[in-house]
Amino acid sequence: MTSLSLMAPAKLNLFLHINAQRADGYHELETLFTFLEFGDELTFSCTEHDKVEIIGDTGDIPLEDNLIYKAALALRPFRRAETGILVSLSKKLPMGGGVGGGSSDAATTLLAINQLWQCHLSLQELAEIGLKLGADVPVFVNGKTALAQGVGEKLTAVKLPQRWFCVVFPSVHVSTGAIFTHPDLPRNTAKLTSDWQLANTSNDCEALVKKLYPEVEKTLVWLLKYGPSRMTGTGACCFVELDSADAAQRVLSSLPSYWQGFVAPSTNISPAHTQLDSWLKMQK
Ligand SMILES: C[C@@](CO)(OP(=O)(O)O)[C@H](O)COP(=O)(O)OP(=O)(O)OC[C@H]1O[C@@H](n2ccc(N)nc2=O)[C@H](O)[C@@H]1O
Ligand SMILES: Nc1ncnc2c1ncn2[C@@H]1O[C@H](COP(=O)(O)OP(=O)(O)O)[C@@H](O)[C@H]1O
Repeated sequence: MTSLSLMAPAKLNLFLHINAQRADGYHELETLFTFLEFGDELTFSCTEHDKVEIIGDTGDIPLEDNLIYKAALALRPFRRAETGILVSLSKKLPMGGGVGGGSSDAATTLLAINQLWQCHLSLQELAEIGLKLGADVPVFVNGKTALAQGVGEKLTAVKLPQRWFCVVFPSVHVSTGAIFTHPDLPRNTAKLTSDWQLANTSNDCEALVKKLYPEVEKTLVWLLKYGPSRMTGTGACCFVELDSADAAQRVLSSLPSYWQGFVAPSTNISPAHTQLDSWLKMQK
């Protein structure tokens, strides 16, 4: 039985600016995505029956709503073999936490099944399929640290120095849709010129989320004692940027027990891509 194990890494939005709202309600953004060497773990195995199955940490998400299932179905028209797929999911990322776990699971599924079903689709084609599943799927499919514009689909790869992060999940769930439809969300930040330093940018969702969810504000106040800190995406996870693994580990070890967190270094290439390249080399 052919199988393939790949990570679905977390992402951070190092900043997130909202420039405008489009006629269809979606927002024009500028956001800097980086990947972390930490994420969900997925194993894909070809099966003889013609089904898409997911086992493991599926939580309370019905099969048909799982982005892994949706991604697999989207590739079905392209498969060259009449095989099904069994996906074993080990979930490490909080769902709906702003670290992109669902989108990353979808992208990793597209990358893996493209190989196992011999669909022969390019990254560009997979990213276009992925965009229909969620605004963040294309960046995970492309797998490079990137400045994203448009609704997140116009990507410019950038190289950033590796940094360490401690990411904290404040145990509250923030609905992306609710933030983007809130009247108090700022929507008119000027487009970037050139300076992308953390100090000169912001997350335009942060003030509103802090107001609606005091636990997020409390988390940021706590993290700011250790270094430059910010919320990722539409929350609720927040991160602090640090110089070393030791410094990040020290923050994690003093984390109050009512919050969860993890530490990881950033990487310019998604671990899903690094692992897929190694697997492809082994197949030769
Ligand atoms: C804004 C980001 C930044 O990373 O937030 P997080 O989800 O990571 O927190 C993402 O692009 C989100 O991507 P994703 O979570 O895939 O969003 P989608 O499912 O495509 O959209 C959820 C809802 O968010 C709103 N939405 C999303 C993206 C966008 N550029 N403009 C929007 O207005 C829409 O109301 C949409 O119905
Ligand atoms: N495999 C999956 N993992 C996580 N969330 C999923 C998955 N499939 C569907 N979802 C749904 O997608 C939503 C957004 O997930 P996620 O990408 O983790 O959030 P965010 O974009 O805020 O980081 C979740 O609230 C969940 O209901």
